[in-house]
Amino acid sequence: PFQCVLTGLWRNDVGSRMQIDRVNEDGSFSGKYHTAVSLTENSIKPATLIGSQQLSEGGQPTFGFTVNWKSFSESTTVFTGQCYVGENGKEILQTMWLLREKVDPQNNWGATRVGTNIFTRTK
Ligand SMILES: O=C(CCCC[C@@H]1SC[C@@H]2NC(=O)N[C@@H]21)Nc1ccc([N+](=O)[O-])cc1
Repeated sequence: PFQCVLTGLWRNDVGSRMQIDRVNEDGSFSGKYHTAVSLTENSIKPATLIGSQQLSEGGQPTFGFTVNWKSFSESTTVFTGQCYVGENGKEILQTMWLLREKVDPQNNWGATRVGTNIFTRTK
């Protein structure tokens, strides 16, 4: 059905906002990610996201997307997760992410953080 097509505006549990422009026939999409939090003092700027979602019949699709942060210490986040439709008919995105910062080889061991985020649609 039309639910869990990711086009639209989303907000997560740390207050970040994500705008997904359009989901193409092959499930690919792009948009903008406005993070509410960062690990650097640099001013936060919106970043481009690109990803793809399953469009199979069964609904409640899995998806993934990548955000390359600009103007932060050079870093990249990859999100992966699934869209669920609750009893109240509301969609939520359960996601986990890996945040990789650019480091010298000797610091490679500690350069990747992991976490979770839940997204809901904003009006
Ligand atoms: O700060 C950054 C870039 C912004 C990351 C925001 C993350 S993405 C996963 C989580 N969900 C969100 O909505 N927002 C957070 N990069 C950065 C800066 C400095 C360092 N550092 O270690 O100095 C590492 C990464």
